[in-house]
Amino acid sequence: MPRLGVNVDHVATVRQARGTVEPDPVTAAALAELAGAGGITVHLREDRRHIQDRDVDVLRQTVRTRLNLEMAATEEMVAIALRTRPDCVTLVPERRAELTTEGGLDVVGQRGLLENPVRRLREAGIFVSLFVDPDLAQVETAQELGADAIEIHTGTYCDAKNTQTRQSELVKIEQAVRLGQQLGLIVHAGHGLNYQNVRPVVALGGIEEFNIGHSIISRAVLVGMDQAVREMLALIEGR
Ligand SMILES: CC(=O)[C@@H](O)[C@H](O)COP(=O)(O)O
Ligand SMILES: NCC(=O)COP(=O)(O)O
Repeated sequence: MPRLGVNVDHVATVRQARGTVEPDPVTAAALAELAGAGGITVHLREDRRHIQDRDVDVLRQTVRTRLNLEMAATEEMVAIALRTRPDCVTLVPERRAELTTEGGLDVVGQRGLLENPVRRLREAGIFVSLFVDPDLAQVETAQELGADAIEIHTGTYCDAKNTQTRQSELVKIEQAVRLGQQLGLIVHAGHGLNYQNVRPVVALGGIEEFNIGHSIISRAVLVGMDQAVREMLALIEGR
């Protein structure tokens, strides 16, 4: 059975919009675990737009399943990972101007830059995953770099505007999953997955972890609205 890693970045996005203490991604993570999540994912961005360093520290102490820290392969982030020791580090590309991650890491082109961070994290006993596009050369190079796992970027599949493109992206994902398995890599997948598009990817088999954030947090806001309004009304109406 694949594991669901719930990404709680966007709980922090709402908190940072007001610069206050709520909603708390740590509380959201605990609730996700109680609901059956097999892991918690956070992306500590260099610009700290949502998740903060303290969130990672507290999550390290409170997460009971697996803490997956997504980060750029920079010296600053490697130092944070070596100090906080998440169960898994997923190295991802990062551009300051992007709204969200726009594609996989170019592990072929950036091999020289990635060797050192991957080696140091693994030597510290941290499981290392590389977030890559469903591209066979990227998968092969991830294995050559010594990564434990790959996370296949599903964003292009999720953004496909028509059935034909979606189907051809799904084929690419399947080929990347199969190659990853043949090379002995653990295979994760994520980005852009939602309640409408996840099942065909699950049906491919072989993916051990799905990391899903934006769609789960978006749905949680709506399915929790009824109770939140009723509780405030009860206070206003003196009940
Ligand atoms: C790497 C990835 O696919 C996502 O986790 C993404 O990095 C999330 O970052 P944002 O939450 O900032 O969109
Ligand atoms: N690595 C993908 C992730 O953590 C969540 O991505 P999204 O579901 O927020 O697009």
